[in-house]
Amino acid sequence: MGMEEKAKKLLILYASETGNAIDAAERLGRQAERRGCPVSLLSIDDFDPSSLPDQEIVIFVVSTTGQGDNPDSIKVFWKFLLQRNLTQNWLCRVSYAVFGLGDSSYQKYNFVAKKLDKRLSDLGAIAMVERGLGDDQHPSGYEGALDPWMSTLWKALYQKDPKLFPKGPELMTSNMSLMDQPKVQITYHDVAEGTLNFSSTPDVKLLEMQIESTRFILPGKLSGKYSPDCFLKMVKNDPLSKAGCGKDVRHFEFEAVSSTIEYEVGDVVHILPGQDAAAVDAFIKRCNLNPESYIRVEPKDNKENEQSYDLRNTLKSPVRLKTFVELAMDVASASPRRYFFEVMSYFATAEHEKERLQYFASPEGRDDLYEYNQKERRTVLEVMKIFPLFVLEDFPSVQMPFEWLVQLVPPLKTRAFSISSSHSAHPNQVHLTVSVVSWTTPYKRKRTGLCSSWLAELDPQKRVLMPAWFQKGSLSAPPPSLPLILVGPGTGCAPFRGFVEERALQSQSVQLLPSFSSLVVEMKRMTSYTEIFGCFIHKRVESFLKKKVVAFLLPSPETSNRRFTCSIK
Ligand SMILES: Cc1cc2nc3c(=O)[nH]c(=O)nc-3n(C[C@H](O)[C@H](O)[C@H](O)COP(=O)(O)O)c2cc1C
Repeated sequence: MGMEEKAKKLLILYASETGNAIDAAERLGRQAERRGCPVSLLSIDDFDPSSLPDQEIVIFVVSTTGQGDNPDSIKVFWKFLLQRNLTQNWLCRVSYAVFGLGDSSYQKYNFVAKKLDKRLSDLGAIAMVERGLGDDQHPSGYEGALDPWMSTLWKALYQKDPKLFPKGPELMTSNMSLMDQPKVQITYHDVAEGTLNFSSTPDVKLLEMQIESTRFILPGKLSGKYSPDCFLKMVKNDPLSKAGCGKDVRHFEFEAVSSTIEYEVGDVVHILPGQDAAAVDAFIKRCNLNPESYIRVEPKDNKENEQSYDLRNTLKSPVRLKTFVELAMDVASASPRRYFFEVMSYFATAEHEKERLQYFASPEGRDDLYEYNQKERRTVLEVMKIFPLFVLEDFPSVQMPFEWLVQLVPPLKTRAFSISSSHSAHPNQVHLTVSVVSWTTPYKRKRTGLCSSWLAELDPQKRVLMPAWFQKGSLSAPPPSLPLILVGPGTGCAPFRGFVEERALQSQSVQLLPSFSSLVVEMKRMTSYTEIFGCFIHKRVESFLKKKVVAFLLPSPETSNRRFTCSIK
């Protein structure tokens, strides 16, 4: 070891609900590293908020979810920051920058970034640059704001401490030998060795182990536990909407397998969707891999996360390659990120291919890439067809190692649904009211939502096990003493079905009105309808009323009211 001073690390903390803020934070981290500045990149829940005053510089990348809500991972940090005993100069030695990810079509646009910025400043921290606000509505998504914000940030950081960027804030290495390295390493095992561990394990337990191992290794950190709370099996799949009405709304019933479930009305269940088997096979074939081989995926640098090292050791059992792709890599629904194209460009050995891919990855090509890729919701498989990685057509020189694909193919994410049943009314069951998502892209390609269309096609007779995680919902059950008026648009009213079921169980009379229009006419004339009716009106309902969007216990206008409510007597 030399005697040089250990290089200072730039601390980047992110809070993400669905992964975009992780991508943005990773992009920031890579850009800093390419300028010679080492980085410490952490999910904000892995950072001890009491040590914030000891940090010289912190970069925050945070998204907004719900209706102006915090992502789960920032909740503890935010609660700590709100403590009254923190003084106005608690953070006086800290310089910071905030980049937010949001969508300006929401009323509380980038609310989390804005309130974090204000609170940090109120506690004495110094903003190095004005906060950046990424907007889904921008022609190139949040990246439209991120690129210029980063340029300003590098200059500000250099001004604050030139040692951070030894060769200046503009320097970018073009030396191929200094290219980023994949963050994971893969060891291949032969089939006999892989199956040895599992041969006597029951199927549910085996699936649980596989899910835990595969999801643990996913790049970045999404909110949620690795191991599912339970496995669900579908027992009913009934259409609620009339055939040919242009909408497909379903009533699903599931039963818990092998363990009991617990939830309250208004809670949310997250489901890991299955992927199309043909798509998974096509992907593996294109990668020239053996689907039956067993792989062990490990992070390259264990030192960064010493606290989870033990756990990681216990999760090192090999997983069948096909199972890994099925459970962890979204090959047929999510669009690859910009970095995917950048890395592809490194693996193109033919100059014209490299140029085209580099253009897509550059600030000049950003809008074209967004048009082609994200807006069209191209999938990894489609991109690979157009930019074949292994087939000798347009880009015969590109060959992407599986390590890179594991890191860069978007992770398969769980999908959240409001529960539409009462656990007391249906012990060990959970019901969902789901609208099957479909839309047409700007180039008139038909797209469907991965999870809702997968659920709609499931046959209750077949024993398909789906991993599920339960989460407290933002709608709490209304107090039993108050009358209940429920108003909600579309399937947004799904949890109301659970509320009504619960009321019916408490032997209270439940009157289902066929129409709500007379009440609405009244309400439009009132300023404070809560008082006048003296009844419980949920906050969410209130905001719907303000927008004058009303429906009464109807998933959609085409849905039969009778069918939707028939289980409630
Ligand atoms: C369910 C949902 C709720 C959202 N609510 C808001 C919101 O209230 N305000 C806002 O500015 N953006 C909102 N957004 C947009 C997200 O902040 C934006 O898509 C962001 O890129 C997500 O980043 P993440 O993947 O890191 O969570 C919402 C997005 C979703 C899917």
